[in-house]
Amino acid sequence: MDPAPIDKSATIFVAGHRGLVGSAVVRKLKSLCYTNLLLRTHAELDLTSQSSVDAFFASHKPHYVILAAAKVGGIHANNTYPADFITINLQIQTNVISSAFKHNTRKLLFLGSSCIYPKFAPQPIPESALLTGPLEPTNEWYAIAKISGIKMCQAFRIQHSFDAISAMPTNLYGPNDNFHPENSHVLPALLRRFHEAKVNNVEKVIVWGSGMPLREFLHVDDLADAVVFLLENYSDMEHVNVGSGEGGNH
Ligand SMILES: NC(=O)C1=CN([C@@H]2O[C@H](COP(=O)(O)OP(=O)(O)OC[C@H]3O[C@@H](n4cnc5c(N)ncnc54)[C@H](OP(=O)(O)O)[C@@H]3O)[C@@H](O)[C@H]2O)C=CC1
Ligand SMILES: C[C@H]1O[C@H](OP(=O)(O)OP(=O)(O)OC[C@H]2O[C@@H](n3cnc4c(=O)[nH]c(N)nc43)[C@H](O)[C@@H]2O)[C@@H](O)[C@@H](O)C1=O
Repeated sequence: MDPAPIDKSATIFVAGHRGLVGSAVVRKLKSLCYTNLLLRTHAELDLTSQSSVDAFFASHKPHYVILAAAKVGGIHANNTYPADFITINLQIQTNVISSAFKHNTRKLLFLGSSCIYPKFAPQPIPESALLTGPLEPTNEWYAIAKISGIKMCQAFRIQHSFDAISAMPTNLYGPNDNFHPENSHVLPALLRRFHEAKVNNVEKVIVWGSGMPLREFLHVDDLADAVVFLLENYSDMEHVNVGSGEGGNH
């Protein structure tokens, strides 16, 4: 299916617009002169609340939705709060995808993650590796939610011809990242730790794990370019990898 061109004045709801990804997507959309961005903080609209989300969509009827709101964290957070990671992510994505369809959103882009792929997927990871083997146990709860998001987009496309697409980024970095000492992803965690070590004249920095895992890092502005490109140009069943997604190898 060829997507219809997007009017620059179309209403685009960027869910999670203050986060690492959402803020980069907003910068990109503004640079392309999209004028009608619909933005809500977590405090203004709790996306885990089905009634609030549905009322929001009924009232604003966004033409396009980029779903960059999620419960996100690094390996420690995923391993420590599995119930939060599976429940909150399932709630957010189910509410937003269902309400977008119900209130005639023209197109929705769902953001997943490279951790949806099996722990020992071939490298670089092809989309066809999805559901071919066991997940990395530390983040399988989050991964299961993200896989459900892809499948929900596909199911709504099959049953209702709803134009819902999914993009799976590799590990990201950039402005508005989370630099929490325990709960962040590896790159912001290491940036913080090395910065603090330098400022405090500390000789040694402890890095978690064996040092063997491989990751590919993508600047979030490059992801935002891809997200807007996909919104403007891609409408199909298959989910798309952004970055080659070097996973596994824990
Ligand atoms: N960071 C990474 O390395 C990667 C991220 N991704 C994916 O990209 C997407 C965005 O991640 P990222 O930008 O890093 O995450 P952040 O934690 O930086 O931002 C998440 C955003 O979600 C919002 N949010 C969280 N919970 C709720 C809620 N219940 N209701 C409303 N808003 C909520 C937050 O709002 P507020 O600011 O108001 O609190 C925040 O703006 C996620 O789907 C993630 O899985 C995929 C691969 C790698
Ligand atoms: C994109 C993807 O990002 C996450 O997956 P991850 O890449 O496995 O997680 P991570 O960034 O936390 O770690 C990468 C590797 O790095 C090692 N490591 C060393 N030292 C630190 C450290 O200080 N902090 C962290 N977090 N990791 C460290 C760490 O032990 C691990 O082997 C998922 O949570 C999931 O949310 C997701 O979608």
